[in-house]
Amino acid sequence: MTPAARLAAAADILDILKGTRKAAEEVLKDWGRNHRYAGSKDRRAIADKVYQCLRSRERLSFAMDSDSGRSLILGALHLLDGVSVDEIDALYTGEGYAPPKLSLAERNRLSAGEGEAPQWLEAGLPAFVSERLKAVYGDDWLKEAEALMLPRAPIDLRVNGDREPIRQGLEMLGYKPELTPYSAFGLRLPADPPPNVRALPAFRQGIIEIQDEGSQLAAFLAGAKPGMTVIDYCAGGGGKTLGLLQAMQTLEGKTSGRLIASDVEKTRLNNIKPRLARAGLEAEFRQLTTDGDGLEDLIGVADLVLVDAPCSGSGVWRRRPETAHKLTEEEVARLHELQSAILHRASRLVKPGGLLAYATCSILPDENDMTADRFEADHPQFKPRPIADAVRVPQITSDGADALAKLANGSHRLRLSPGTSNTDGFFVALYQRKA
Ligand SMILES: C[S@@+](CC[C@H](N)C(=O)[O-])C[C@H]1O[C@@H](n2cnc3c(N)ncnc32)[C@H](O)[C@@H]1O
Repeated sequence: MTPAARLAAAADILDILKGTRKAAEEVLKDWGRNHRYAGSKDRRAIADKVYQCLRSRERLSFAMDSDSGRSLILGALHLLDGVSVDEIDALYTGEGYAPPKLSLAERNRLSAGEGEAPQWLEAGLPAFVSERLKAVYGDDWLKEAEALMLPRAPIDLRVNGDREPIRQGLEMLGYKPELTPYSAFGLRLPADPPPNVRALPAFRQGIIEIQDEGSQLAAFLAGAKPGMTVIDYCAGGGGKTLGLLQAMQTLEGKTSGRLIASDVEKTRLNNIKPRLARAGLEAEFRQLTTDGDGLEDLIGVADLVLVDAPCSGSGVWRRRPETAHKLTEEEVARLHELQSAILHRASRLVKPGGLLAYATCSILPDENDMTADRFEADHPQFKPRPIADAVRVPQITSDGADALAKLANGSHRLRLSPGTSNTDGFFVALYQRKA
């Protein structure tokens, strides 16, 4: 494909993305399957352009006064890549598979430059999100916003066992794995070139799983130990389930205790089964009604309940930038209500003296501190459990434990983010039910 044809394809894909809830990764795969003439270099260049536009979508659509795929691409070429209008003219010839020539309006837009763009646009985020980030991070908000949206995220792995031999094995295969600083079971692969982890024998054998270090930490901080009865209340997908089971292993590597994975979505619960099977692990499964029915026999019984609540997913926007501009304030308010209801229902399962952990992969205070505040006000029988008391576990490195305790600053709440911990954005709040 010519460079111009690649740009035309990227614009088409951006238009498709506007009208679908599918992930960008999936839409790009579909496009590749339907356009067999595109080679791997073409697909790569097209994907790079699509993601570049998605990461700066708000800024580009503001500058171009349009959010069509074509406008976003033109804006990216000129504003982000520094391609001049004359050079764009040479690409946009309308001949063969090249995009149609520039219109007068487009030429004027490009020549006008960006003008007085509001600062929040630089981060590519919706305005209300930037306001929230300012409230949480103060002067550092723009740094946080850029880290959240602009760089491609590395691929983190969680190793079911000793990570050093796996690191060496990956190195022998030509990868450049690093040890994650906080999780003692984590390895980090650079985003570029994208590693095909699912094709690795270690993945097929369940020795490695793809899981961001922040997500690993959320499971490890919850406080699971061998012998416990643990409920992974919003388990769908199973990332935390595996981390919890890892923490429930004895020194001999045997899981001890009982883990119940529950969720309202049967298909999501079913997705956990092959992951557990690959890793040779077991759990019980319960499908819940939306009112939380389905665990009545476990009220007041659990040593630990983890609530990895449904959320905006704003903490993972560096991986899924296409979802950022679709989030609305109304949706965030709905999520806050849902999280509060779920946390209340799940808390009934904790036995006196037992533990409760609340987690989201969101960076928005509405879903994090505000949900935690509300829970604490309504549930005085739960006392805060400081993060510093939860970090000294075998799954967290000792330097990592120090750093996380420092980050939590005496609190029972921890905020992880691409800007502060080089992880996805995660929030964890820990509680213990009074005896
Ligand atoms: C953030 S995801 C869980 C991710 C999972 N823990 C992991 O680590 O892979 C939130 C889950 O909550 C589930 N959920 C939504 N509403 C729920 C409810 N009312 N009660 C329990 N789970 C619910 C969703 O189906 C979804 O699987």
